[in-house]
Amino acid sequence: MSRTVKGSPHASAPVLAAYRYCEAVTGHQARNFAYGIRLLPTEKRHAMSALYAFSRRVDDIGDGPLDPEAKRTRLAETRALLDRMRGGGIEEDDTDPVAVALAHAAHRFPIPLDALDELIDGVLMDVAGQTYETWDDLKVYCRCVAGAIGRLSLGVFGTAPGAGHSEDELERAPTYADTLGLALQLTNILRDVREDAATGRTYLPADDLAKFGCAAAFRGSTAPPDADFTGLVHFEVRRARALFAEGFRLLPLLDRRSGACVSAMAGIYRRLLDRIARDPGAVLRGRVSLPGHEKAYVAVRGLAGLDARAVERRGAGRPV
Ligand SMILES: CC(C)=CCC/C(C)=C/CC/C(C)=C/COP(=O)(O)OP(=O)(O)O
Repeated sequence: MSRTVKGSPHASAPVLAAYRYCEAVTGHQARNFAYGIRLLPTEKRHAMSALYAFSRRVDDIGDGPLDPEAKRTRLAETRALLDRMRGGGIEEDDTDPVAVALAHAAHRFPIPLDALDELIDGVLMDVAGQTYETWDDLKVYCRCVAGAIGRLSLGVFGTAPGAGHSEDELERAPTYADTLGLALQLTNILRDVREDAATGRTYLPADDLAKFGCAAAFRGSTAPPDADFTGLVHFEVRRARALFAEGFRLLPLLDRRSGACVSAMAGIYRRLLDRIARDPGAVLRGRVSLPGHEKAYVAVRGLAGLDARAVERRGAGRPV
């Protein structure tokens, strides 16, 4: 007889198998975020892997080969799955391991599942081919596809009261998590400007593009001839650095292992941003990435408590 997924602290064999599936997805696909997720204790690592696998699925629908109508249908099905999850209707022997794992994780941790609807809303903006006039417009999209992930992750991490933080500061934790998501997404947009242009997508705000003479669409690896592409990138880098600085205020509010996870996830992206700032043209030549040993180094520093705020302090006063 099949049983609905409940929040038993001793996960049953089917639930454990579902988590193993999500961990395999995370290990194979999360080229940057896996470094942080691995630093968590088992239960939180399982829950973050379930969140990653679900979010990956939503993202892959948006980026995949289906036509827009078929994408909308798949996204509506995914939303219906979330509704079923909220209603406690996922069975342990469901054929979808991601649903089983996430349903269990949502019983174990106060994960705000509604934020996954925001993620779907954001991917629907992509499917509609939306472009953004201003940073305020782009922020709405970034909140959906990345801020939401920050707030969902915080549900798993929890805050660590009792370390001298005021109630007010603890209440700001979801806002900091959201802001860190924006920092990561803006960095991701800068890194992927070439790939996105090749598929006809422009995320950077139209008024910023105009300000730096980049309003004509990028074509694959070229910016318009008289564009100040370097100026544009430096402008966005400054914006992203300010978001990182604000978002890193989350770190002292977390327990040590959760802080290490966030330090690694965000620290890797923060270094990616520094690379882009040093050589803006690199994003037009290919995908900027950190070597594996550097990602591992950032993760180890996070675990040692030498968190990403140190990068922030070193960065203060740096040009750009
Ligand atoms: C508090 C907290 C944890 C905040 C951070 C929230 C977070 C992880 C947002 C994700 C945003 C982002 C850039 C996703 C890209 O994923 P991808 O799989 O496409 O990335 P990749 O291309 O770099 O592998």
